[in-house]
Amino acid sequence: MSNLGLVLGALVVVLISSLWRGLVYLIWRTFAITKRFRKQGVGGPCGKFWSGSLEEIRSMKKAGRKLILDINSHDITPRVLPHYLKWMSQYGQTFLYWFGPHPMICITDPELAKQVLSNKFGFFPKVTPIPSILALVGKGLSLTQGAEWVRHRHVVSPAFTMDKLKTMTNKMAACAQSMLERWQDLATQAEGQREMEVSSQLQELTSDVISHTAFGSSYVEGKEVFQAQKELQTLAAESLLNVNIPGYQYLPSRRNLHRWKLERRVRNTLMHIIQGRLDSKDSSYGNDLLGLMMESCRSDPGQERKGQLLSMNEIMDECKTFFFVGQETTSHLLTWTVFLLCTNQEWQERLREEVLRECGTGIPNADMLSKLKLVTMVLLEALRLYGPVVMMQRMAAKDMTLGNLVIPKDTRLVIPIAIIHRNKEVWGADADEFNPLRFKNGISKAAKHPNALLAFSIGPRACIGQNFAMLEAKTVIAMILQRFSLSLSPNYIHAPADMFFLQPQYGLPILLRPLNV
Ligand code: HEM
Repeated sequence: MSNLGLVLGALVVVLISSLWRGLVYLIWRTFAITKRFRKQGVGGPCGKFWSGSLEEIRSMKKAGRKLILDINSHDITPRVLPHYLKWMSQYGQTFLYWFGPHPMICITDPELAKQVLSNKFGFFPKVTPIPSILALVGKGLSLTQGAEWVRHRHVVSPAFTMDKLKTMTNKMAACAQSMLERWQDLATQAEGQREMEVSSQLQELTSDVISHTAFGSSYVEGKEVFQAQKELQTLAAESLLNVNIPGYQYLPSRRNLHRWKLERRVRNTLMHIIQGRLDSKDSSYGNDLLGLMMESCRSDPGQERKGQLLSMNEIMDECKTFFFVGQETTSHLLTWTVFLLCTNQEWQERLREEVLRECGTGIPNADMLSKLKLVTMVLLEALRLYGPVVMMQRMAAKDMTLGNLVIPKDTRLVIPIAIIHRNKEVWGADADEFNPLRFKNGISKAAKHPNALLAFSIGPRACIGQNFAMLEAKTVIAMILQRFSLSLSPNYIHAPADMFFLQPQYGLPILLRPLNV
């Protein structure tokens, strides 16, 4: 036999033996982990080899998306988490299922969720992101871990202090004002009442706000990024329920080619925005988010910490993160709040009275907004019932004890926020109802557990933009209520869908009536 034949033969043997060992490992691991949980009294669906329960999840979610809810029903779980509802009724609150080759344990007890989320030693890190999510948000703050995350958070945090946020109110209000002027024109053309799909309007508005406040640009300038990210979001959402095959992302498939093209578009537009700052004649890059990141990229030997804190590539990734999460999340919070105000006219009136009392009819400032107690309560109730983030995931970095359970290393933990937010034992018998007054004594007193509201998460990885989002939402809601009366269009279909974030599947058409007509 020639040398080449020997080498090829050896390669084939190595390949077959690795495959065999991988197969044995997978089968043995599935069996061992399932047995370990069964012994602790945790059951769950068996699932299939390799794909686990993915097929069942897909078919239940598909059926869920066909459900149309009554507009007064706030229980979105049969649409967005139908598999959890089914398995909870079969196996109890805590159960094990397999997502492809990954064991997943569902945590619905707010105390256990708190222990996972507030672990300061990094023993419950985030799950390694799939390539399509990395393409969408980059390896920015939300996806980094350990020392890398500390470094990123250190650079980014100063852009979100309360003092900084207060100074952004003017910009937020200016963006809202220009959207509302367009609404006014449309209503005038329609001679009074006008039907309008409001969720896309609010998405454009929040894109404009994040562009102005964090990047010193505008929606128009960043439009290419937002549009490309929308397409990347669709690609990512489509691959969420697929088993990730390592290496597949490098193959020049049609899908990957399309993804690469979109990634290039995002990168080029961001580079253009960054270049604008580099070309500026000022000695500093400014103190908005982009400016702070770019300062941290300068190598300054005079500083206590020599060298760069963030590289240009890391800045690029942070830009992707903030462009995306900075607008998507808040726009959906605004959309659902408008929906709730349309379906609860008495609350709409109460809020308008409060806004006119505290802010008059002019542009509200940060001090005025801080007095809007009822508006805050309604926003919190919107976050409870229609929080944009439906669930979170973590994994066990080593064998961990959680309550009475031992969680084996590499098990993934799912925290289904939408289910925890509706637990009647935690929130009371009216958990499925819209009752903003539950927040009258603050978030920690609204439920039986002080950390039951998880819309922004808790612990060290809690949302860095939560105060920004709340300030923006208050500004926009106050300014809408000053100018318009809102009611639901008869064309609205109540179909909340988890398309990465919770949003109305068919948009939110409303009837808009200017108050001065
Ligand atoms: C209603 C609006 C928002 C909601 C409901 C929301 C929700 C969340 C949640 C639940 C997390 C934790 C995710 C996890 O641990 O898996 C998170 C993290 C994060 N959010 Fe938000 N968010 C909102 C607005 C914003 C805004 C406006 C920004 C930026 C301007 C932002 C930036 C981030 C970042 C960077 C992280 C990662 C933080 C870290 O890991 O250190 N979010 N958000």
